[in-house]
Order: sequence, then C-alpha cells, then structure tokens
Amino acid sequence: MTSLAVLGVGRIGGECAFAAATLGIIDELILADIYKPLLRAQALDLLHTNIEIPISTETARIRDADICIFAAGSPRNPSIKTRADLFDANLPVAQECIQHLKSFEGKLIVVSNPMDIFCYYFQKKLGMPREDCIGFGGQLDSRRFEVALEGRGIEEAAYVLGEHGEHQVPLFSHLGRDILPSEREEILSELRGSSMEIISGKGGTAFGPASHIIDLIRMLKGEKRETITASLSLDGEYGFQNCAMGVPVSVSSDGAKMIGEWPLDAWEREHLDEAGAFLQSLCRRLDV
Ligand SMILES: NC(=O)c1ccc[n+]([C@@H]2O[C@H](COP(=O)([O-])OP(=O)(O)OC[C@H]3O[C@@H](n4cnc5c(N)ncnc54)[C@H](O)[C@@H]3O)[C@@H](O)[C@H]2O)c1
Ligand SMILES: O=C(O)C[C@H](O)C(=O)O
Repeated sequence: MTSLAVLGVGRIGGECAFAAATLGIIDELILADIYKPLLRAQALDLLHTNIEIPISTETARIRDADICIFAAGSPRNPSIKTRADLFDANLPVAQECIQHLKSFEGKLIVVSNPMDIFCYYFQKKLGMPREDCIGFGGQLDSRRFEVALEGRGIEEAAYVLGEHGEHQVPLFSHLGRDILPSEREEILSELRGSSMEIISGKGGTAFGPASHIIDLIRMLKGEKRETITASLSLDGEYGFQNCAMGVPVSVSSDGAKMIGEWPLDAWEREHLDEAGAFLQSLCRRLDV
C-alpha cells in the first residue's frame, strides 16, 4: 500500500499524479493546490478515468503519505532565464507548503525550482534524514546529456552532477571517448538551453520529468535499485556543505544513499566547484 501526495497539481504535479495512477504503482492519491478550481478539476478528471484509486484533497493527510512530490510554485517562461531566477517567487510557496509537511515521515521528492535550493530548505527545516529528501533533476539532465551525445554518434549511459540549472556538470571523463574542452562547452551550452525550447513551445516540461519521477517512485518502492544522480544535502562530499547538489546516489526503499565520490577531471572539478559555490551562495539566503 503506497500513498502518494502531490503538492501542486499543475503541469508537472498533475502529470505525475496521472502517470503514477495509470501505471498502478500507487494505491492512493492525496492532491493539494492553492488554486481550488484546478485542484477540483484534477481530482474530478482522475475520478473519470478507468483507474479505481482513492483520491483525497485533504491537506491534513499529506503528512501521512509514503511519498510526497513538491511541485508547487511558478515555472519558468521565456523571460525567466534561469531556474535560480525563480528563487524569490517560489520561496514563499515553499514556506507555505512546509506547514503541510510537519511530522511527515515519508520520502520527499523536490521538483519545484530552484530545486537544489528547496531540497536543502526542506531537509534542514524539517530535520529529515538527507536520504529521504531527494531533489529531482539529475535523471532528466543525464538523459538530456545522453540525447546530446547520441546526436554526435555516442551511445553511452551518461551522468550530470551539480546544479539542476546553469551550473550543471556533465561528466565527460566517464565516456569511452575524449571530448575536447571546446566541444564540452558547446554541449554544456546546448544542455543549459534544452528545456527552454520545450517551455517556449508548450509552456513547460512534463513528459520527460514525469517519466523519470515515476522511475524514482519505483526505486523508492523497492521495485528496482538504480544508480542515478539526484540532489542531496551535502556534508563535505566533493568539498561542500551547507547546500544540496546533484551527486551520484543509489535509490531503494531506504531512500537515496550517496555512493561515494566519482572521480572528476580538471574541467569537471572546476565546473563542480563553481556549482557548489553558486548553490552555497543561494542557500545562505535561506532561513534554515
Ligand atoms: N526539477 C525538474 O526537473 C522540474 C521539471 C518540471 C517543472 N519543474 C518545476 O516545477 C514547478 C511547477 O511547474 P509546473 O509547470 O507544474 O507549474 P504550474 O504553474 O503548472 O503548476 C504549479 C502549481 O503550483 C500551485 N501553487 C502555487 N502556489 C502554491 C501554494 N502555496 N500551495 C500549493 N500550491 C501552489 C499552482 O496553483 C499551480 O497549480 C516549477 O517551479 C517548475 O520550474 C521542475
Ligand atoms: O527548465 C525548467 O525550468 C523546468 C525543469 O527544471 C526542466 O529541466 O525541465
């Protein structure tokens, strides 16, 4: 019996609720949103599917969920250049939503941007074990990296560490082929822009992130164990603390456990240092 709470049932929250229900990986949905007509519409629309699943819109029930997805708050639009630019708009949303998570003992999947910042915020403010507060984005960034490599004739599993944002760090040194710094920068710039084309074309990303969030839920349910990258509060790993950042983790029903530090070459180390310094500077603005 797995209950999934979704805090913020807009584009990505709604897609995750629908996908999790359709795929039969959860047994109960708890939906919440500040905009009541949308909340009612999402609950009704789900009720009209052929999926028989209990749906609650009682916010008091969020704290009893096994898994909660935090997807409330504003998304980017073409005039909002970076995910970090959403900090001021979405911090009050996180501050409001944390009230529903007091005494929550499940696994929290943080989706809203800037995701690394809110992952750190919830983990510290709620005093959660860091394994249970997982920032989502690394799987998506890693897949986008694979797609960029495939376009260059390289078919390999690939990973991205660092910020889910401008300071993402694709790991080139783990590939079977040398990629020169100039081509690395070209790919990095492609990755930085990869979601904006979707946002401009259809208003926001949904299928890509939702499919990986579903995978993450399966891992948290113990249906499969996988090594992915996800944001976790750091305690000195890679030389950083007082922030959360994308790192390699193994995910199971025990949550996301760091699996040690993957070796980095000089280019990757330099970019990861920039990511860490940037995220620390934003996290310093939080009242935690
Ligand atoms: N980490 C990722 O890979 C990833 C992927 C997609 C979207 N996102 C982020 O997820 C967030 C949501 O994106 P979206 O496209 O679903 O946006 P959206 O506008 O479609 O949905 C956001 C929902 O949050 C609700 N909301 C706002 N304030 C709230 C509050 N105080 N309490 C409860 N609900 C509240 C809104 O009413 C809305 O329904 C954005 O910050 C976006 O950047 C992250
Ligand atoms: O790019 C965004 O603003 C949305 C999300 O973080 C994504 O990567 O799809």
